Amino acid sequence: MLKYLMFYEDRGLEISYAEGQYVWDSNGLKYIDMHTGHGVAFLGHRNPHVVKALTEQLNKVSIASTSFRVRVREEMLNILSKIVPNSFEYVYLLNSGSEIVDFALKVARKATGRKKIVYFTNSFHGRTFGALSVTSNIRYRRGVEPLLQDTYQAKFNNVDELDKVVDNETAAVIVELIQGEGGVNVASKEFAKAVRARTLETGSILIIDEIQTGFGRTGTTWLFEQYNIVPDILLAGKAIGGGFPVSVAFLPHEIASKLEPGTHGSTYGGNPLACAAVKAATEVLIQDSVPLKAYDKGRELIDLLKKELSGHRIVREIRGAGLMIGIDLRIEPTKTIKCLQNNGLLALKAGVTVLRLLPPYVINRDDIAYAVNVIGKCIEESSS
Ligand SMILES: Cc1ncc(COP(=O)(O)O)c(C=O)c1O
Repeated sequence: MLKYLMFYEDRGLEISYAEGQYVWDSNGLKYIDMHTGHGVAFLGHRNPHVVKALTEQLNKVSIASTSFRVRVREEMLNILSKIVPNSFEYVYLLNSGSEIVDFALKVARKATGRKKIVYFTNSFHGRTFGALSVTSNIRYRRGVEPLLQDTYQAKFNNVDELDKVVDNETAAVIVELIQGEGGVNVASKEFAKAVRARTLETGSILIIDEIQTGFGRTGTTWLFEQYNIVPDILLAGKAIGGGFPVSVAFLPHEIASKLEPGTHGSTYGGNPLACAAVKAATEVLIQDSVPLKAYDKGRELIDLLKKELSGHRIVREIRGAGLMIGIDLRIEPTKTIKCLQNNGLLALKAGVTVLRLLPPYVINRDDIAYAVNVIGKCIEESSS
């Protein structure tokens, strides 16, 4: 019997059914899902509109290289153009977040003719060689180096350092405006503005990785909107496929025009199923005012959490935006996460001490009240 190679800890749970904001285990026990497969099921598990679109597409044409035109790709482009600024004229699809990060790094070097890439402390951009080269966590890098050359780590939220690190030889700066994996660390307005200003000054490409923050989760379609900046390359993943594995890069003409055939390619990238999923997910995003709902429900969740937990001896801070929330503890959160699971709530860890909540936008008032109650109880239990 083969064994699955495990890199994540086994949570001791077999999920046998999922719908909306809930999953059920093989014993029929129900859980509120704030793990959502690392944030993927933001539109709810098996979102009916996405499932319908995928089923219809499966029954029409499920695979065709991008050498061939398929109508669903055109339809996807049409609707995607409604959710990004006009400066983006091109879209490229791959299959995972790490792949689209690698692609963006390649594009930045190719388009600028420069080599240097700047990333930040506590960043997470994925685990392929390229993405790992701009991911700060030493634990993920150890034993597989050397990674990409000419990558430089700067301090997140440190404005003063930017002028020194980002220079006229910098091809790209890659940043998450809220660092997900790294601890739900929120970029300051000042820092984001300074990163944008310095990249413009030096002719470097600003890549904003919204694989976790984007597609409505943080209360606006894109988090960069809240900072009044626009990146040169925007990366999306996770939620944008409504559960289907797909990642998306948005690029302006100025960058796309510097790329030639053969610069990149992918067997699966941009396949009709992925296009159908992205199209349907975007329809849901627009028609159901997903960002607004994420904003309102996130406000309610964070307010109640603050009421329940503020001043608790092991709670350092509660932070985030919309439905991307981190509860920074004075302890490692594994025990708390286990307790939550035993009480019907799935959550995940971020950084070293942060309990991370990535609920779907379909979460309701009762779910929120239940979750806050259980979180309070489990934090109390973990602190004794
Ligand atoms: C901000 C960010 N970038 C990139 C990735 C990598 O995505 P994937 O796991 O789909 O390769 C992740 C995954 O957690 C992420 O949160």
